[in-house]
Amino acid sequence: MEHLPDECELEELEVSTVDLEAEEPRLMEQLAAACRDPGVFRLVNHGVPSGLTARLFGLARGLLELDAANKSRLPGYFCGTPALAALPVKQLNWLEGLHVEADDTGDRCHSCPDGADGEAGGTALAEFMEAVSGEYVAHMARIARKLFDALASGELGLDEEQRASYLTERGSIFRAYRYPATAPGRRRLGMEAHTDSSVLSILNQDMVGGLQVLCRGRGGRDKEEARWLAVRPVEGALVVNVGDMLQAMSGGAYRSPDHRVVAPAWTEVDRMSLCYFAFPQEDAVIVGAASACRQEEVYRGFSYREFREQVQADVKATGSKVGLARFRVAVGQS
Ligand SMILES: O=C(O)CCC(=O)C(=O)O
Ligand SMILES: [Fe+2]
Repeated sequence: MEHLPDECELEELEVSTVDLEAEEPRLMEQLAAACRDPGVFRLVNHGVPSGLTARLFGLARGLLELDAANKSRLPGYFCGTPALAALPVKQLNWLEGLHVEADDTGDRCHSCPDGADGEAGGTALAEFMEAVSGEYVAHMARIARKLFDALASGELGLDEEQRASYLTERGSIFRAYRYPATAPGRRRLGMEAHTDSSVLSILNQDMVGGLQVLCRGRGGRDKEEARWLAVRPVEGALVVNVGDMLQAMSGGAYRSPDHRVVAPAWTEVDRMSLCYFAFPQEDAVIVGAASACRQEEVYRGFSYREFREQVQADVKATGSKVGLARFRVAVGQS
């Protein structure tokens, strides 16, 4: 079994810090550089009130600390890999959480199963849903839109229609995760290595740590040199990573990084994170930017719906995601 080093043994990834309030040319420059390599950056001056984040962490923790019978009846509760929950694949990951889709409204808690209604979960769940749907997701959508527009009007050179259809608030997903501390001598992955299928993912991790990114040496393409580096949490900063859809939109110039989460050691407290994933409109056909971005890879045009269905088919057939490689074409064939 792979040796999973403690955070303190692991080298730290140099992550650049992007200021969301920076003037446009500076913001575009900083963003484009971070999206090229390593595909992940810290975001400050993002305008998410620290009180809201603290309240949401507290509410999510309270719900996920309910006894097993009650929490398993919470709407959106999952245990193990959320993307694999509906598929006949073994649950690999050491985590649990709550999944909320953008279309879910605050009154979703009226449909709570009996076990959660009227008990501790009832009120806490209503408050949680209110904080997520009423406030938090609005902040995330605002941030995703600002970041995306800066890239779209900069290097990507997207037209109005593409700007609107390549990122939509409606399809976004929010998840609160809890990674329980592991038993002595049994260090394990909380979430296995993967790339995100999103356009952008916005992570709000607590101070426990455990998020790691696979960095490739020499120009980013050398498999031999790949090694896992830690993304150290910084109080108040969000972590943003490029997803597969943005990689495709940039013709491979921006990287959707492989990342994973190592569950905390038994001496540590559980790790919690609040994650938001922004997606394109289901049927918008994504074509790689032809303008300022030099195309590193060429993909055939495809919609997010097609991508998602292909990922699901691959996971069902082989147990893992193939992802963008399915849509890559040899240069000259596009
Ligand atoms: O918990 C985290 O910080 C990362 C979660 C993640 O990578 C994901 O949900 O795709
Ligand atoms: Fe991820």
